[in-house]
Amino acid sequence: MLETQDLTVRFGGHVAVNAVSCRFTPGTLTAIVGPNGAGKTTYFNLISGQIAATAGQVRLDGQVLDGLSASARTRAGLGRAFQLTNLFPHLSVLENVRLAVQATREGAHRRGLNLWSLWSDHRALTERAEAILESVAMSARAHNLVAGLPHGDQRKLEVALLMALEPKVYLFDEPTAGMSHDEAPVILDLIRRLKADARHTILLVEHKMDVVRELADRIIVLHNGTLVADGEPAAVMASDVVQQAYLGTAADEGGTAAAPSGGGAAAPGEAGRAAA
Ligand SMILES: Nc1ncnc2c1ncn2[C@@H]1O[C@H](COP(=O)(O)OP(=O)(O)OP(=O)(O)O)[C@@H](O)[C@H]1O
Repeated sequence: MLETQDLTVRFGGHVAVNAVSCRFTPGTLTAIVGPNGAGKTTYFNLISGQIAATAGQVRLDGQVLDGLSASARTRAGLGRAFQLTNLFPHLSVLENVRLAVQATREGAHRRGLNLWSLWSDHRALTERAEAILESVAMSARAHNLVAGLPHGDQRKLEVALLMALEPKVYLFDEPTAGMSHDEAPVILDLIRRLKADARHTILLVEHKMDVVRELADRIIVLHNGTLVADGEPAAVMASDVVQQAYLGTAADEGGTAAAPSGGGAAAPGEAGRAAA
């Protein structure tokens, strides 16, 4: 289980994430919603170790992750979509995925110079990489250079690389942003399939409320860095605070909500403050 306890970060005088305590259980997809600047991405950055917390704790299956680098947290089981700038643009799609698969198979090359072992490792890695590419509908691009990929394929590759790491926790930050209507369903279908595996804990920052409605088992709402609501999607979406503060005004039913969010299924008092 992933837990944050009183997780807080201040930037100068601004508290971007304010004492957020939350538990995320395997087999659950939690959508994190809130207006622009609410602290959603910063909360992800704190969990994945991209930025250091001012206070509070992040734990995964009881292991305290504070003080660990982002890459150490990845090894501990936290999977955050790659930035393509960190990849090898002049290697093929397949080679990039194979390297990510290889990163999870530590020890494969520590058995000494055994040519049979090296060859069979290489073959197994390639087969695994090919299977991942097939599941993200990218087999046809396997031998293309990453540098020349269209945007939609770059986003799919991000998910492919994440899958290669076989994390316990998947952190998706607007996974379909910038994708066309044709491309987005592939990613959503992948997330749906990852969710079907009860070992996976999935956190999804998403502005598109139709996506949230369809995928989320639970919604938490951040507002000004504070957790203002946490609950079952229908209750959170129907709460007065969500209706008044966001959905009733700025949101576009079923489309992109400029300020999605919600309030108070589990914390109406807190949510009331958010609406004020
Ligand atoms: N490195 C930083 N230094 C200073 N302020 C920051 C930094 N990162 C984020 N902030 C501020 O923290 C607040 C939360 O930003 P964050 O990007 O987490 O919001 P968000 O909910 O993800 O918004 P959006 O939906 O627009 O992506 C904002 O006021 C932002 O300007």
